[in-house]
Amino acid sequence: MKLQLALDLVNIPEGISVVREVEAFIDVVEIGTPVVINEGLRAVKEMKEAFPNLTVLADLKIMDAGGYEVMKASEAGAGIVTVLGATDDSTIKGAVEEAKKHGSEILVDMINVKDIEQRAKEVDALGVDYICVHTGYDLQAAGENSFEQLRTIKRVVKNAKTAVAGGIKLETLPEVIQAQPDLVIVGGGITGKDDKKAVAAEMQRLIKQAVTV
Ligand SMILES: O=C([C@H](O)CO)[C@H](O)[C@H](O)COP(=O)(O)O
Repeated sequence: MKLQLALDLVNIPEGISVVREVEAFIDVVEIGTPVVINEGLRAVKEMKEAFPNLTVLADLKIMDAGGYEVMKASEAGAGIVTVLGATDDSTIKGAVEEAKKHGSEILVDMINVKDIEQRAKEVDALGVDYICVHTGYDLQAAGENSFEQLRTIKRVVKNAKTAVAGGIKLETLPEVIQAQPDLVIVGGGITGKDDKKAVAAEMQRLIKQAVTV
């Protein structure tokens, strides 16, 4: 089980400074969609240059032109690129094919997919690397989370790795870990804390402890 830090509400220097604090405790650093909108793929490139040992995820939430957008993100240094589960199969197939050429991976974000079980089975058959359940900011504000959806994908996904995102905090991490996703994605649960290093360290400890028992 790996820990991904999501950077959403920062610029490039702020993002690099946060990662410097928690580098030892995370496996993947996400350049969040708001950062890509503000800074472009330059943010992916500069993060990869600053932390060559970390995997950088470009949260492009691709909805069309899968092959082209995965090519650009991979060239910038992304090891994982996100595509929306709500899009057409042809977009996901194009993304998977292009990622293979670059040795990068595709994470399908199931945000706002209504029939998670059915779509997860379909997406799993397309050869994607990760299937991620995700409660976005707007639904988090309405008190929702993805823990039940995580149990659903754990039951039906046979090939891809599983991931979960959306409002995960230190207090809710144990419930997430119980469902055994392959990747836990945390943004504000780390970046919103004064002592980011301590929170990330404790999250990593909980994850490692769960993996070894
Ligand atoms: O993908 C995200 C969101 O849609 C904004 O781009 C976040 O990176 C993801 O939700 C994780 O962040 P937190 O919810 O703050 O943990």
